[in-house]
Amino acid sequence: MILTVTLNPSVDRALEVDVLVRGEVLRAADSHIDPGGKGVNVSRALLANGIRSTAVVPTGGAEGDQLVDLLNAEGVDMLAVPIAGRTRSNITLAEPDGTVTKINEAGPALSDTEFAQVSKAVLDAASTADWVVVCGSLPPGPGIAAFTELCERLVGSGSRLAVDSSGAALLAGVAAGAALVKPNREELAEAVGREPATLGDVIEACHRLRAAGAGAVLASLGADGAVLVDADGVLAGVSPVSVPRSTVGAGDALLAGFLAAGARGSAALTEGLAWGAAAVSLPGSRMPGPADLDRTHVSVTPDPDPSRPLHS
Ligand SMILES: Nc1ncnc2c1ncn2[C@@H]1O[C@H](COP(=O)(O)OP(=O)(O)OP(=O)(O)O)[C@@H](O)[C@H]1O
Ligand SMILES: O=P(O)(O)OC[C@@]1(O)O[C@H](CO)[C@@H](O)[C@@H]1O
Repeated sequence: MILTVTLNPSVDRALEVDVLVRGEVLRAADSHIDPGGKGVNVSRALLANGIRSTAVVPTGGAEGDQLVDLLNAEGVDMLAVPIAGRTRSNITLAEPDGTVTKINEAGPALSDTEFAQVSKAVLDAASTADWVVVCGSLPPGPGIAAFTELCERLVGSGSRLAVDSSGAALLAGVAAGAALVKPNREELAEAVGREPATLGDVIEACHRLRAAGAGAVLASLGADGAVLVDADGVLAGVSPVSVPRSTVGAGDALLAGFLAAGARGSAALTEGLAWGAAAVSLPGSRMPGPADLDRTHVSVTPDPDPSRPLHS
């Protein structure tokens, strides 16, 4: 069982507009509502492919109830921890050429007591989990020290921890000794203080995160694919998508596919890239199922050319 933890989940509203014009009343051609947040999406992708997971989510207010209803409707197994604040709604404005504009709320503050209750739910369930996957932004309230303590307790009690977050939370996961971290290009740049221009820059940044404590680094690079640096070496891969529809949740699908396939080596990177590419081809934050996956366009290489420039 894979345990996902989304400390700041959301109800995701995607509105399809012909063209985004500031200052105008725009009429949506279509709209979708999905349960959201990065760990929630990892659970949804795993479920769509028949893999068991449990999603831990703090929930509150009418949107919290809606999130629980949406997760129940999809059949996602969850541990919902009640909180006083209102779960956030995040907005996606999607244009026909695949451009997405996202507006994410900060989310409800968690009190110390609420964070302790969420942590207890996570630590209790972690003992039977193959992976504990902590994803997304930190809500206001607990602060980085409390998050660091949760990561340290998970690693200390023998859990295999994966962290997909940004800024101080990503670095806290690295320092705690997470078995896996999944930064995207911007998160990697922020973590090492340098914008990567080539694959070699990405690989060097991944090595730095490993030296700082992470077991493996899966760096997602948008249309440039992904790089895996772990104890076995370096792998890089791409999976071209001819008509991108929505990149929202693509990183979550990549991570889910990588974990589903064993989180190691070329087969796992191939699977992650196939899931990521499939997510990009679907509207909103829809997660791909087996019928959406096409592994034939994925290519993975060991020891890739470090001078390859990044485009996306
Ligand atoms: N334009 C694209 N064309 C092909 N594949 C893409 C494209 N964008 C994303 N992908 C695939 O999805 C994966 C994840 O994308 P990205 O690096 O944008 O993740 P992310 O920023 O974490 O996304 P999110 O936070 O929305 O889940 C990439 O590694 C790649 O496999
Ligand atoms: O604000 P965060 O926590 O960084 O990201 C939240 C979010 O943008 O991530 C998911 C896509 O990866 C969406 O479902 C959700 O709205």
